[in-house]
Amino acid sequence: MTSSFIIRVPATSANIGPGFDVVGLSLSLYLTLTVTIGETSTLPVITYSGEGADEVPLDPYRNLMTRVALYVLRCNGHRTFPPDLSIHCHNQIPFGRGLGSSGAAVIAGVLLGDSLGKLNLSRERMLDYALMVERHPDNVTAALVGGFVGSYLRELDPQATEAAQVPLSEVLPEYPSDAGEDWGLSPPVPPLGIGHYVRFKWNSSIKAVAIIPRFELSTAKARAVLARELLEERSVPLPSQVFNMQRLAVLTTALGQTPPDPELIFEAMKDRVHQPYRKTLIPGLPAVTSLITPASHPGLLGICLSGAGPTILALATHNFDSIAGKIQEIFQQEQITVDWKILEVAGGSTVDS
Ligand SMILES: Nc1ncnc2c1ncn2[C@@H]1O[C@H](COP(=O)(O)OP(=O)(O)OP(=O)(O)O)[C@@H](O)[C@H]1O
Ligand SMILES: N[C@@H](CCO)C(=O)O
Repeated sequence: MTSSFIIRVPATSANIGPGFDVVGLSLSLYLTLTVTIGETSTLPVITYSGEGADEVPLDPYRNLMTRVALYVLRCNGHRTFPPDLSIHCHNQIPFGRGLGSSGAAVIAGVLLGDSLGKLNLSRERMLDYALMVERHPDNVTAALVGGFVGSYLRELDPQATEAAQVPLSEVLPEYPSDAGEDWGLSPPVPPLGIGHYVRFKWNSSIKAVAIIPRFELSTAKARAVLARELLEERSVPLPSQVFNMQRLAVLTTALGQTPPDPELIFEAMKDRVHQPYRKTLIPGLPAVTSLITPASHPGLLGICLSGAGPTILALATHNFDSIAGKIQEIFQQEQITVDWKILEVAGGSTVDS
């Protein structure tokens, strides 16, 4: 007899301007997994359709989502996947564009491990597992709980800090495909309560226009620019930090107010901590964030880089076509082709039978 269930995880946009590694917004593009148990095969069979189908590994020991599921299972006393498992993924979230595709895959993996192992993990515990893999909380938290979310990584005691910082290669090892079920060492179990979050109000008249360039930019590469410039030297100038904190404090309330105030939000979505350093990777970014304003395009509330880019996120209440058209025109001048979509703020991840 076969049984099946469906996991659905939304896309996310992190940062929203000044909230680097702090805020995330879930958006109405989805990674959907249809999981069936009872179709005879020894290894899980994975199939994909939609975004990334031509590049994603289908080997369950190489695929990010199933590797995360295996990590969760192994931390909870299950040596491997249950037999006779097949997973079909339909993916609407483009890879490496700043719309949280890896965060969605990580959350899908945690939910898959939880369901297959009948673990009944709480949302907080699920977040711990996700944070052992993707170590900035903004995308994974918004993908799990949905909405406009702020999060931080808790200060843990020294032992827990060490446990939460084990190399990623120990959390998600390269499983030798011929090693059967004997993979040696137990995986590092996450300490309790790595991250905390809160959901902010969101005015439902605000939509997110995602303008998506047709090139990929890996988060690792977009963070490496920052690492060189800032993170390793810990040299974010204090005035830039204050600039961002002032704006973030206002933004988290301003996006929930009725009616939304374009002047307040446009200024509150500016950033001096990450976007200036990423402009070398995204031609057109400075022009997009400076030439289009609520005065030139009524309905526009604010513009920022989505996550690590290259997608641009414009928040607006109306006039979506003309805002997207102008951003498309700026990218065209840089010989970059874009696609664009009007997205709603989504609910959190779901598992349904
Ligand atoms: N559904 C998926 N299944 C398996 N692997 C995935 C899936 N989605 C994304 N990935 C992996 O994650 C990589 C993209 O992650 P990356 O962090 O670079 O970008 P992103 O998450 O799309 O953008 P951002 O973090 O800026 O929002 C893909 O190249 C792929 O290896
Ligand atoms: N806060 C992260 C999000 C990546 O999706 C960054 O900007 O690098």
